[in-house]
Amino acid sequence: MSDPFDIDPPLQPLRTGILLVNLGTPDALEVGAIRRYLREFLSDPRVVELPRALWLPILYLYVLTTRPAKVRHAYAAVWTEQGSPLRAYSLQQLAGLRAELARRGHDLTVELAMRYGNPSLRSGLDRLREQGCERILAVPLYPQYSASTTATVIDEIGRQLATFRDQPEMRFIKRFHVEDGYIDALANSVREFWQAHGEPEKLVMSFHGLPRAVVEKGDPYFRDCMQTANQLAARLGLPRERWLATFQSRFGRTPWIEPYTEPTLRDMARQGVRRVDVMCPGFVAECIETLEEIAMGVREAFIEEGGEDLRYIPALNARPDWIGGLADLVEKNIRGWA
Ligand SMILES: C=CC1=C(C)c2cc3[nH]c(cc4nc(cc5[nH]c(cc1n2)c(C)c5CCC(=O)O)C(CCC(=O)O)=C4C)c(C)c3C=C
Ligand SMILES: [Fe+2]
Ligand SMILES: [Fe+2]
Repeated sequence: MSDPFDIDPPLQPLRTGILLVNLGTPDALEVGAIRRYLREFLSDPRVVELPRALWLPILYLYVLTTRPAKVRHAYAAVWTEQGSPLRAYSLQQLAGLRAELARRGHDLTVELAMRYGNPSLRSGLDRLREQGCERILAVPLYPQYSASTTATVIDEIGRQLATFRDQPEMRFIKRFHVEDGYIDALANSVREFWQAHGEPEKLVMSFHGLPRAVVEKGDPYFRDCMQTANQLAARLGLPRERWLATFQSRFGRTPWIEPYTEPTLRDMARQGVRRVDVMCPGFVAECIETLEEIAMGVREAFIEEGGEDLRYIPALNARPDWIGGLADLVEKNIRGWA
């Protein structure tokens, strides 16, 4: 700490830090680590909006005693040498963004944090503070806004800052669901895939689901997803009958937003569709929801119903055009700062 009573304090340019934030994922491929992760994630009232007195007994007595062992198999199917895919790809994005911003001549500090698990939001804010950042742009890596993802990142940053005496200035990116850098990178990824492997009959854009009741109460997530889907289809020049948007990863028994991904693909196969491609534009980094649920599970379901092939188009991960799009987004949002 500099001398708080210095009577001739030096004027220094204020340093800007960028905090990339994703959901988080278990630290290890072990039931205990998966349980710790699910406990933190599913205890968040922004994620499960049921009254605590009702939800916590279900969470502790049922979900946390049965689900960790079940999803361990899903994680085992996609685990990498760098750990969980979500962490591995997020670290690649961090390295890519640092390099790209430096290449563009910016002197910025870039760190990665996870809303649940590690590296924690607290550790990310501490690392930025230790490096002298007086200004922080938080970039939740969710293209579409939802209270269950984006808002809870902002909430938690606020709770952490409540313990800082000398707080940094903060800016937050709310969404980037129709930003050119994002839509263009998605469109390029599809075009490249089709150039290499040929075009399917239909393209399915599968987004993470959300309880229907949450959208009815005003969460703009469904609308954001549809805007992304429409923009991407337009950018690809796809006629309306060649694409559809669906929702995956339903959790629990209440109705979620529809159409559901797996039942829709089963229906399509039964109705005679032979070749479909599925992409997950809402996930900028590969994770169990894309690699295990879609590329493995939903693919098997489609083939079981008579489909010939379901190909999964990879997430943006560390594609150079996407890292460029992310750098554009950062530049746009630090204007006036650095
Ligand atoms: C229980 C309610 C859940 C809501 C609401 C929800 C919203 C939501 N989630 C994502 C992104 C991801 N979710 C991931 C995994 C995951 N999601 C839930 C539950 C809800 N998600 C659970 C219980 C899990 C863990 C796996 C499982 O037990 O099935 C992941 C991947 C994490 C990983 O480690 O790979 C992502 C990413 C969004 C975008 C979203 C709302 C729009
Ligand atoms: Fe989720
Ligand atoms: Fe899932």
